[in-house]
Amino acid sequence: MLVVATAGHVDHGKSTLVRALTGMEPDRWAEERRRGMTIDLGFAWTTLPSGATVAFVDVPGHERFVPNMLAGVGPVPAAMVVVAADEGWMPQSAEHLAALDALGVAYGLLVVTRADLADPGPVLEHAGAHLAATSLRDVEAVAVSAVTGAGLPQLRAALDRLAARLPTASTDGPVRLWVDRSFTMRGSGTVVTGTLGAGELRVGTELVVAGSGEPVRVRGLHRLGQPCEQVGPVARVAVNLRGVARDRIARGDALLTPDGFASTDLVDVRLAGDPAADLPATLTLHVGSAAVPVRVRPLGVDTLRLRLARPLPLLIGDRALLRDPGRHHVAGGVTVLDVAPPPLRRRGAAAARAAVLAGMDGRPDLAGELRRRGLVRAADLRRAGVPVTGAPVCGGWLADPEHWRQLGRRLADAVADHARRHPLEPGAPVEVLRQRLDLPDRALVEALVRAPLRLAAGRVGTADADTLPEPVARALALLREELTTRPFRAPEADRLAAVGLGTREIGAAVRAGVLLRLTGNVLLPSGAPQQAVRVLATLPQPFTLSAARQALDTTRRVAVPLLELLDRQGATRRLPDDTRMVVGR
Ligand SMILES: Nc1nc2c(ncn2[C@@H]2O[C@H](COP(=O)(O)OP(=O)(O)OP(=O)(O)O)[C@@H](O)[C@H]2O)c(=O)[nH]1
Repeated sequence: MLVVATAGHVDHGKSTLVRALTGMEPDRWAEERRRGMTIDLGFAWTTLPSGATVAFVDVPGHERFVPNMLAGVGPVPAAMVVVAADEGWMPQSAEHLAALDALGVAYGLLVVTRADLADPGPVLEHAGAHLAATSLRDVEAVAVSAVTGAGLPQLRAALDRLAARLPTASTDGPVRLWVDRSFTMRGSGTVVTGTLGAGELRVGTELVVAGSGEPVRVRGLHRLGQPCEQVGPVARVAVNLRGVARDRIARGDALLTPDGFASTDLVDVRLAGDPAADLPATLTLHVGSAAVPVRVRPLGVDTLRLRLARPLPLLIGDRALLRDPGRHHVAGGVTVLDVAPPPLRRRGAAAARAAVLAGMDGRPDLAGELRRRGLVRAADLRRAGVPVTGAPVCGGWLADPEHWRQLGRRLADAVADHARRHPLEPGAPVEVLRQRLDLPDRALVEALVRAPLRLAAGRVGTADADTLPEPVARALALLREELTTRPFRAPEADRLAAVGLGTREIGAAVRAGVLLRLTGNVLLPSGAPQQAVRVLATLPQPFTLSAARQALDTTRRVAVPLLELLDRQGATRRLPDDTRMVVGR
C-alpha cells in the first residue's frame, strides 16, 4: 500500500484534493467541519489505475497545528506537497517542506492545485525550485483542479509510478507502530491507528506499549476500514487492543514487538540545518508521531547530544526533526548515530566523542559498532537496529576481534600478577579477574581462558597451578623424614610452625593433595589411610581401638578420627562392641 501524507500552506486545497481523489470525507472532528479548516490528521484511501491502493494522511496547513502535521508525516514514507496556483509559495509551504527535508522524505509529488483559478505554470516552476534544494528534489510535478477534475487522471498515474518506485518494506523484523490516534469504540474497547512501516501484525500478536512497557494483545485489525487477520507493511492500520485502557495510550506512543527495541532518553545525532553551536538549549524533537522536549548539547560542528524528557524507542539511522516551537522554526533534521552513547565525564570527552561521531553515518554497521564498543550484547545491538551476524564470544556477547585478543593478553598478565602476589593460591578467583579487567560478566572471564591458563573451581591459574607452591614444598621437605618414618604421628602445631607451615601454607598443601586434613589440626601424609589399612590387616580380627593405636604407633588424637574415616570409606567396619574388622581381609 502506498501511504502518502499531504503537506502545504493552509487553505491551498489539500483536503479538497484528497476528497476528489478518494471520494471519501476523511474522518474528522465536527469542529473542523464547522471551521472549514483542518486541525488534526484525516485519513482516506482509494484504488489507483494499476489496482494498487493509496492511503492519504491529510495534515493541517495552519501554522498552529504544525505538531499535528509532523505526527502525520513522521512515520509516512512519501509526501504530496500541495501549492495553490492562485496563491503560490507561502510560509507554511516553506515550513512543511523544511520538515519533510529534515525528515529525509525522498519520495513524493509536487501538486499545484486550483489550476482553474490561475495559470499553474509559474507556481510549478517556483515551487519546483524550492523542492530542488531538498530531499524531494527528484519528484514529479502535476497541475490539477479539484473542482473541474482537470489533471486528476495524470495525478493518479503519477501516484501509481510513485508506488512502483518506493522501496519494498521488510515484513521481518520487529514492529514499531507509532500511534497517531487512539479512541474507544463501543463494544471493542481501545483502538489505535498508525502507519505500519515494517514488520507484520496479526490478530493475537503480543506487543508492548513503549515507555510503560505495558503488555497488550492485538484483538482485532482493520486495514482500510475492513477487518482482517493480518497486515504487512506499508499500511494504514487500526489496531483494537486487549489489555489497555484508552487513557494509557495516545499519539506519540508506539506499539512495539516485545524486546525488539530499547527505549532511550540519550542519543547522539548528526544535525543538518542550523549550525549546532547556534541552537537554543531546549528544542522539541519530533520523531514518528512523538514530540518530546530535549536538552541540546553541541558536540562537534554538526553533532549533538540530546537528552529527551521521556525515553523513546529509537534506532540507529532514525530520522527526526528539531523544532523551536516558540519561533515556529524547524531548526534542523537529525540522524540518530548512537542510542546508548557513553557518558561524557572527563574534560575533553565531548571533543573526543565528536571525533568518534565524525566517522559514523547513521547506517547500522556491525563491525564499526564492535570496534567502537569493544564488547557488546548482541541483543543490545539488535535493539539499536544493527543486524547481528557472526558468533557470540559467549552467552550472547559479541566482541571486536582485536579487543578480544587484547583482553586475553590482559587476563594472562592479571593471572601472573595474582600468582606473584598470592603464591599459595591455586590461581586467581574469576570475580577478582572480572573486576581487574572491568568486564560486565564473569562468563566473559571464563570464555577468555586459553591454554596454558586453566579454569578450575572458580579460579584461573596456569595449568600447573595445583602443583605445590615453592615455599610450601620447601617447608614440607623439612618434615619429610618424620612423615615417612612415622606417618601416623600428626605433627603438632608448634612443629608445623617451626618449619614454616602456617594456615595458608597448610591450605595449599592440602589443596595440592600432599597433606590430608583429618580434623581441624590433625594432618597426615595423604597416603596414610591406605597405609593404615595394610597395618591393621595384620592384627588379629576384630581389634580394639587400643590395639589399633599401638600398631599404628600413634595417639588417640589421630587414631579415633582415622578409624572413623576408614569406617566411612568402607575399609573397616565397626562392630556393636566397638571393636573393628578390616573389610575383605
Ligand atoms: N476553485 C478551486 N477551489 C479549490 C480547489 N481545491 C480547493 N479549493 C478550495 O480552496 C479552499 C481550501 O481548500 P481545503 O481543501 O480546505 O484546503 P486545505 O489545504 O485542506 O486547508 P487546511 O487543511 O486547513 O490547511 C476551499 O474553499 C476549497 O473549496 C480547486 O482545485 N479549485
